[in-house]
Amino acid sequence: MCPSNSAYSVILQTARPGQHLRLLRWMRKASAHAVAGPDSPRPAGGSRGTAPLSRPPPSGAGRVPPAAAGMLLPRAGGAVGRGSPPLAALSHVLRLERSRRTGIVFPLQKLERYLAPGTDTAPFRLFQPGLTALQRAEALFRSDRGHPIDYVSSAVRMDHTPPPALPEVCFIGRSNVGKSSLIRALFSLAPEVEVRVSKTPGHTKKMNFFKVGKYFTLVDMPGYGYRAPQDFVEMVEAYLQERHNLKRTFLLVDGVVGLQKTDHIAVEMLEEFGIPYVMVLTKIDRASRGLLLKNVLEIQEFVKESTQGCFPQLFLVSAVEFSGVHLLRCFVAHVTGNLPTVEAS
Ligand SMILES: Nc1nc2c(ncn2[C@@H]2O[C@H](COP(=O)(O)OP(=O)(O)OP(=O)(O)O)[C@@H](O)[C@H]2O)c(=O)[nH]1
Ligand SMILES: [Mg+2]
Repeated sequence: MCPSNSAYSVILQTARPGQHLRLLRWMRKASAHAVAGPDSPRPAGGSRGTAPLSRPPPSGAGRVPPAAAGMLLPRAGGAVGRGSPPLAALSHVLRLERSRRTGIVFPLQKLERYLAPGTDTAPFRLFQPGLTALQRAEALFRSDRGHPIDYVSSAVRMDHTPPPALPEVCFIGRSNVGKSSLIRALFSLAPEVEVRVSKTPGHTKKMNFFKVGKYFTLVDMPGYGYRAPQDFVEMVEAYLQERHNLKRTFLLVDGVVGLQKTDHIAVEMLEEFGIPYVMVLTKIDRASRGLLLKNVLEIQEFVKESTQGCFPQLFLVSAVEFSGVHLLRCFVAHVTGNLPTVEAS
């Protein structure tokens, strides 16, 4: 990537302090010309690290022991919490037949068989936890009296954010891409936690902080692009630059429309700030297999060729079908330092 050629950088370079609102206006304009608007009809069916800009190595600290999907044998127990959708809990997923199980737990791997021979699938398996790690992560996301999962507060300014006491992850992306829905799916084993979602883009206006016991915090961000809040740029830029307990940023991209101009601006911002981030493809239940493959391969290629701070493995999720949600819980637990066996591997 050559930031100096980007509209974002041109704006930033020419901007005096306080002029970043220009970027916001630009972003809105870009979203108006996007291939599909945030809520336009879509085809149916179908630690802040020590070296944040360095790409995680294909093996070593970021890698977990491979676990064939076939290891995921049905087990009894692990009842779904009251009010939780069935596939929210691993125990229920494990009862499914193997192919469907793989599709829910490792959606990216499920796509592999449709790729042309010779396609580099190594990035598909960089984070491939075993059953024990998946279960341990799930336990973190299951609330009980000794382990409350709570909404903490909302903020539009840094001096209103909760103290940066715990490791933190945040979710950013275009308005309507499915940030709040994904967080709701992650917290589906703590149904008392209310995460508001809406089909109207621009619903989330503040940074919403949630606390997972004494282990980590998770932040639902307002969306960029169409109907972004007025103070989006100041709020989010300040957060990303100043939040020293931020361990990883999840950049959500719509699985149906793929990377948009505004997503490229977000990537350039993260690269420029040296923020380690991960791309997550959302709403995969709405994309046909062909479209999903096209978007996955395009993004993998873009990440490989044009980014430095992005984890090379793309995460695929559906907040409706719970695909990829268990794996993402495990990755969040991992990057916040809550999976000791994974860290040691
Ligand atoms: N089919 C499907 N719809 C989804 C999925 N995730 C979110 N949606 C829908 O997409 C719309 C937007 O979801 P939100 O989670 O509110 O999106 P957001 O990114 O938080 O949006 P803002 O707060 O406006 O930035 C809602 O109508 C959701 O039901 C998914 O995985 N599959
Ligand atoms: Mg939202």
